[in-house]
Formats: sequence, C-alpha cells, structure tokens
Amino acid sequence: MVSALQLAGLSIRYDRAGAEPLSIVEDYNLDLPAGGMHCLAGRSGSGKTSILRVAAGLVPPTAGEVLWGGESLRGLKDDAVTLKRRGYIGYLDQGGVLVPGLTALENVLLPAVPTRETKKVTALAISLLDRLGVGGRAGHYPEKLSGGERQRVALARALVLRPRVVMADEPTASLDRASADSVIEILKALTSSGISVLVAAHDQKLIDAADTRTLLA
Ligand SMILES: Nc1ncnc2c1ncn2[C@@H]1O[C@H](COP(=O)(O)OP(=O)(O)OP(=O)(O)O)[C@@H](O)[C@H]1O
Repeated sequence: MVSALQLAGLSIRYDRAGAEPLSIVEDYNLDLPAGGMHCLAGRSGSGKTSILRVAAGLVPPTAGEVLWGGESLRGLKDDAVTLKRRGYIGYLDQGGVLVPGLTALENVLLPAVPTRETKKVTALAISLLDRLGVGGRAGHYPEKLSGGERQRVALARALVLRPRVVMADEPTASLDRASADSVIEILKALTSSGISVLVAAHDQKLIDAADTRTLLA
C-alpha cells in the first residue's frame, strides 16, 4: 500500500555565515501510512518545525525527497506544490494562530476562499467546529476564545479542505492538561477515520499517543 507521506533520504541543512552549516537531519527516512500517527520529538531547536515545513512542501529539502501519496514533489514549481498541498495537507501552526479581525467560523473558512463551493464548505466548517466542541463559538472573535478553543478552531481550519495528512506543530503546547488531552483525543480520532497525522511535540502524553516517533538529537 502506498504511504500517505514519505520522507526519503532527507537532509536539511542551514548555511551559517562564518560557521559550519547547521545539520538538522541527514539521510532521514519516514513512512507514514494512512491512518498512522508519527511524532517528532526532541529538545527545543532540534529541528521538529524544520522537518514539518519540509514535509508540508513549504521549504525544499537540502537533499532527498518528499512524497505525498507516492508522488514526489521533486521538480515541481511552487505553484504546483501549493495546489497539491491544498487538497492533501492540513497544516496547524505552532500556537494555533488565528486572524484577529475574523470570527472563528471565518477563520476556518479562510483556506476555502478560492473555492466556489461556499455553501458546502460553510456547512462542513460548522460541522467541524461542532465536532471539535466549539460550535457555540463560531461567531466569536479570537480574543474571546481560550487557548484550547483557539487551537480547536485552528484544527478545524486545517481540516476544512479534507486533507489526507494533518501536520501539527506542538498542538498541545500552552494548553492546560484537560484541553491538551482533548486535542490528543481529536488527533487520534482523525487517524481512526484514515487521516494520517504528523506532529511535533514536547508533551510526553502526545509523544506516547503516537504510533511511532523520531527523537531528534
Ligand atoms: N531558515 C532558517 N535558517 C537558518 N537556521 C534556521 C532556519 N530555521 C530554523 N533554523 C535553526 O534550526 C534549528 C532548528 O529549528 P526548528 O524551529 O526546526 O526547531 P524545533 O525543534 O521546532 O524548535 P522548538 O521546539 O523551539 O519549536 C534552530 O537552531 C533554528 O535556529
């Protein structure tokens, strides 16, 4: 069966003026099946976000390749990667940042702006907010939401285009234990519906919840 996400022989290196390049990973491999959950763990600065960004096709690797559903991103132009990403990857930034002047529902609808299926997408956005337990907050602005609620709204936004793979950067950071636990439950529920999850985490409970993990040095 084709992996939902594959990182093959991946190297990520940053050039540094007057110093040796900073190597994040060298010849790193990851095979994430449909419905699998993998966690990138490691100290702050070990490279979790760097790997997520490369895996999401936001930045090309120094070497190696990224494959989504068996299709390599190598050689694709930025526009083509962006288009492919829209239908395939849902990305949840660190901190679940929302746009301040927009309601929770409007934030969730943002990735769908270029689509013409407004009614259908709005119905899906409302049902996602409901399922994530923040349906009653749809009309609220981000400053009126708790950290846990903002994180769920950001997760609904990452899901609104029905991605096959969700990538989440420390989705439980800065949440109290109860909110963090419910985000973990939601991520596990996604995997039960066949969505693959790649997370970066410090949170030991989230690390333990994953099927497989990489500990970055
Ligand atoms: N574009 C870049 N150019 C140069 N160095 C970078 C770049 N992006 C990240 N780095 C460096 O690479 C290292 C890894 O950063 P990264 O954000 O991937 O780590 P992280 O494990 O996600 O950290 P945290 O847990 O604090 O979020 C850090 O030393 C960072 O300063």
